[in-house]
Amino acid sequence: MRDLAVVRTVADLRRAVGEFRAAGRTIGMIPTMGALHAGHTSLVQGALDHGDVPVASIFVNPTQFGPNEDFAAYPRDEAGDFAKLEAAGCRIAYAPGVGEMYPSPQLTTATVADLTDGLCGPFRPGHFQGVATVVCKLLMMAIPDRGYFGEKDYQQLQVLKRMARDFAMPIEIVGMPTVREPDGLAMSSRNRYLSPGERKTASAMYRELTALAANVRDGHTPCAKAAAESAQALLAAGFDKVEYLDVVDAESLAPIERVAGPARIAAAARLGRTRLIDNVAV
Ligand SMILES: Nc1ncnc2c1ncn2[C@@H]1O[C@H](COP(=O)(O)OP(=O)(O)OP(=O)(O)O)[C@@H](O)[C@H]1O
Ligand SMILES: CC(C)(CO)[C@@H](O)C(=O)[O-]
Ligand code: BAL
Repeated sequence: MRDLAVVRTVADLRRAVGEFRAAGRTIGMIPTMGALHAGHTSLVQGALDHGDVPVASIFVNPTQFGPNEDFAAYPRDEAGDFAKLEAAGCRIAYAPGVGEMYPSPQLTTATVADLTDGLCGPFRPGHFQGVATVVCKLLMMAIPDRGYFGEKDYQQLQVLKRMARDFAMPIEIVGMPTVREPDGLAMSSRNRYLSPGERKTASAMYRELTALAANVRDGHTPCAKAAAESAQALLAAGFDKVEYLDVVDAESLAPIERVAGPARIAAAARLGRTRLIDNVAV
């Protein structure tokens, strides 16, 4: 095992990053909320493959949770996370407390327009502003060469790419493929909320999304009607509620009626108390 330095303050993070920079190394940051799984460690591997020193952050960011969401219940396992990061080859774990991230009321926020109008946006008011603001802060704290994010949170990835571009950040936002369970379910910290029965049902999400992608790929099939049928199929499989299931342009995230270029199919659905999201390329 290699050495993992655990730091909890901005000053210690900058010192640790500075030592690698002084040795001529580039830095790859992996922001997370902890409860790590193979999806997260694939981002560490992505940084290693780029030749970057992986720096992961673990911070359950209160400002991206709505009042009725699972902030308090969100899984936390710091010791387990450090062991997984070290085994994956991560060199710095930044695990600040809320007081270090928000030492004074946050009067300045990052808001990304348009890209947050659809998909998860209307169902999680304020969520993407919380995400963009905390990621902006994390990136400014470490100033990495690259930030690594999963395609599992596809809308978040597009929002962060746009934020980095609009703010002329000297940081590349790198999207990494979704890591899945053998039955196709996207790995997620929230999967542990699922009962054994719900866990079986959950695999229908990826199955329906990939079937819909195959269906609309020809460019002739009307997307909205086909997507509505897929949403019905999710309910028939046992999902309790489909918040959205949309075919969108892969970059602007605007809904499309016929596939004519790079597109994405994204969905959020509830299964018991768990909200699952997933997406696939068309
Ligand atoms: N299955 C996955 N494959 C690839 N990347 C992933 C996967 N799951 C999460 N990530 C990425 O890891 C980073 C941290 O995500 P986060 O800590 O929220 O994990 P999560 O498992 O998505 O949790 P949640 O249940 O909150 O959605 C994000 O960039 C996210 O897109
Ligand atoms: C990017 C992130 C770590 C910001 O809190 C979070 O939204 C997540 O885990 O995807
Ligand atoms: N994975 C995105 C973080 C969240 O759901 O709040």
